[in-house]
Amino acid sequence: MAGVWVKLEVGSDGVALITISNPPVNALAPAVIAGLKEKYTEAMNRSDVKAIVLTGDGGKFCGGFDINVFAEVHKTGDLKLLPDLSVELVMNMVEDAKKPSVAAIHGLALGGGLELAMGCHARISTPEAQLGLPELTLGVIPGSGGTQRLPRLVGLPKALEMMLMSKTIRAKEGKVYGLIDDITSPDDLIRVSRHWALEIAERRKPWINSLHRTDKLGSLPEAREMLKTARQQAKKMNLHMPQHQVCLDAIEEGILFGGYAGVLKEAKVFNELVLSNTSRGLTHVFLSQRATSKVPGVTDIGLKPRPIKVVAVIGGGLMGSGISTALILSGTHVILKEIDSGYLQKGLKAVESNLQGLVKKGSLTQDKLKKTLSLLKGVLEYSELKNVDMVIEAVIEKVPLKQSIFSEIEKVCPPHCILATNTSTIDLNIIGDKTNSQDRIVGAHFFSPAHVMPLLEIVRTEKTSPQVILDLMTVGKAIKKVPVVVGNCTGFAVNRTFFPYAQAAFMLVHLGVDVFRVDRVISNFGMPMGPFQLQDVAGYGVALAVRKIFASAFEGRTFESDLVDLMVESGRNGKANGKGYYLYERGSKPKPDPSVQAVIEKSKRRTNIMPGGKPVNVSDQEILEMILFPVLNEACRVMDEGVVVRASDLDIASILGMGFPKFRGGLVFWADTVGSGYIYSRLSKWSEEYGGFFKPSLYLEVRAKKGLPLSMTNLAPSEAPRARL
Ligand SMILES: C[C@H](O)CC(=O)SCCNC(=O)CCNC(=O)[C@H](O)C(C)(C)COP(=O)(O)OP(=O)(O)OC[C@H]1O[C@@H](n2cnc3c(N)ncnc32)[C@H](O)[C@@H]1OP(=O)(O)O
Repeated sequence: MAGVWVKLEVGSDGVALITISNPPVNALAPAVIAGLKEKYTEAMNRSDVKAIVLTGDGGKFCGGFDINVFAEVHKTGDLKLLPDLSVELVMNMVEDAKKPSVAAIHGLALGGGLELAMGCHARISTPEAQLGLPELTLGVIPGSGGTQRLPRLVGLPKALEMMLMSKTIRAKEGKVYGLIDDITSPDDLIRVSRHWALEIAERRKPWINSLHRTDKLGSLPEAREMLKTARQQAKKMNLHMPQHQVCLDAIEEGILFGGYAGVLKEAKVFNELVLSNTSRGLTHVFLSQRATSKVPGVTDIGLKPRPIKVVAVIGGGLMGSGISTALILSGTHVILKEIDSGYLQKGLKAVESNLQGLVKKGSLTQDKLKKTLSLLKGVLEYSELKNVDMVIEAVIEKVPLKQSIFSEIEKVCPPHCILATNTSTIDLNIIGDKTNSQDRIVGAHFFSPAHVMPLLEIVRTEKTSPQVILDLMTVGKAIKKVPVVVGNCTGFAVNRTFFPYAQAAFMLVHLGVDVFRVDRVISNFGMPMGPFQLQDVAGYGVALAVRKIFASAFEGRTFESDLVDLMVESGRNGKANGKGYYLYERGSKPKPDPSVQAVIEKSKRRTNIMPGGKPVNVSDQEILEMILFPVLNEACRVMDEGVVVRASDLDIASILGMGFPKFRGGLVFWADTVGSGYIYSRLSKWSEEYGGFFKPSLYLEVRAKKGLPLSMTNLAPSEAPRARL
């Protein structure tokens, strides 16, 4: 019986089984919490109940507090929407009750789910259950006593690791550390848990209230030292986010003044954090990432994904080898096709070295590497592709070459085979122009390195069939990517939106701003690195290849600089040859190279755009805005043209494809914290000073003038008199 309910069943043994149901993860929605309170009251009042076993329906214990309620609080600012889980339920009704509770855990116990289980007097688990307190990933801290009970159950070092790094553990590890009391098979879970509950009630097993324990906390000086080190590490790793330090504050309070004081402090700071920008941003990201799997006209029309067992990858270069790596890692057979044995060997070796990299990092065993590699086969002839379910073409960005490959694969591959291209810029209709298979042509745009980067842009044309899109989404998920379905245009969603990013950085340098200052400002904002270091790392080839494509597609709003050409002329290839804007030496951090100034000066003389020949005087804030607002402006056009299904898809794509800071909620979400009016006014001013590159789009102008958010993609006709709807 699916649905939202809490059930109480009393057995002849005198154990009340309380089961919660709220598919798919039994999240603690307000109705579930109310149901739990009601059933606990009933269990306490009934004379035939000696003990309680608490469990979840559908093979899962509980995935934590209902995250949708956080979103509701963010929308309304109303903290009263948060029910009192911590004191009223976990502490008063469960832990301090006169009858003992045992948590019967299967599937998962995360966040509030694990906190509820820790309020019980014992925890019995199936071996596979995932246990953790991942609240910090949502910008909050454990808010139902987790900051107090976890250290008391597993000791401070393990608790700090699990909370600060949002690390989940399996039941076996949980048992070693004392979080789990016994492990049993799923079939025996309820029986064993009932037995434990009765044993506790009859005092044959200890009746333990975790909050009152101190035996695992260590001495005060030890705890202080550990918290101090944790604070320093958290500060270094989470510069922009408050929740790590706040979590440590709550833990410290409990160590100094006892578990109850800790619970009260935790509740207070939890409520403050829920309203923080970080929590707003991270909650938005959690829900938006899940929303990407809902594509109208694709996932809501009753289609079932077809099995994709064998995939051919054409081209064994950087992208092709990365894509092959990702596919074989998830158990898919891959046929890698190259043009001659030299290239083929290189491609196969590249896949192997990608896997070796994972072995070095400890995420793959040597044995698994062998098994994984056995799924890869190299071929030189198209005739070898006659039994594949999908082809992913990943050759260089040349239209005639891609067109001839698509004609070949159309001839040889079976009629159900999906014909995908990994192009990052070329129009899919042009690639498939010489075929009669437009309905099965689709873009599978991976980001480099393809076996590491999480984003997969799935590009559809007006003709791509929903079945093909659904199949590719399913493959994307199987290889642990986040697929985002986008429309067909130059650069698709991510490269199109971010083309002004590098160009604005060039413009600032040509206006006299220091390259390293630009990079500093951008990385201080939270991007993994600045635009110039990014060019060094990505290689200048990409920048040179796409420059012309963008200039012709986005005429009148591009900025042309020959700086990259001059860099290459002067023997700089970026990280590839150790010399770019920065110097790269093995084992040390990139160092700014002062000698690059000569190259920059030469390029600046050629464009000669500094007003009055003098460098412009700009603040760090202006640098940030002059780089990111043109990106937002292009994002507006992307939304206006319907390239993305919803604004939040662009948030996810910007985070996963470009490293836009997650805690800011993604590009458009961040823009709406800044305000459309302000963005419009700045771009208008710069467009007067510096030209069309900054000219605000109509989509932005309409929203700015009405004071509406940029994420509002569909406006009523009366609100959008001149913009497209
Ligand atoms: C007071 C407390 O301290 C505060 C809290 O408890 S905050 C919440 C703490 N819990 C978490 O952070 C867990 C969040 N959830 C997850 O990490 C993952 O969803 C999971 C590991 C449970 C399952 O992952 P996976 O199997 O890949 O499925 P996933 O697509 O993520 O989730 C399935 C559905 O459950 C929903 N869901 C998962 N956890 C949820 C939660 N805590 N609240 C509401 N919905 C949740 C997802 O939104 C998704 O919905 P959809 O079907 O409409 O898209």
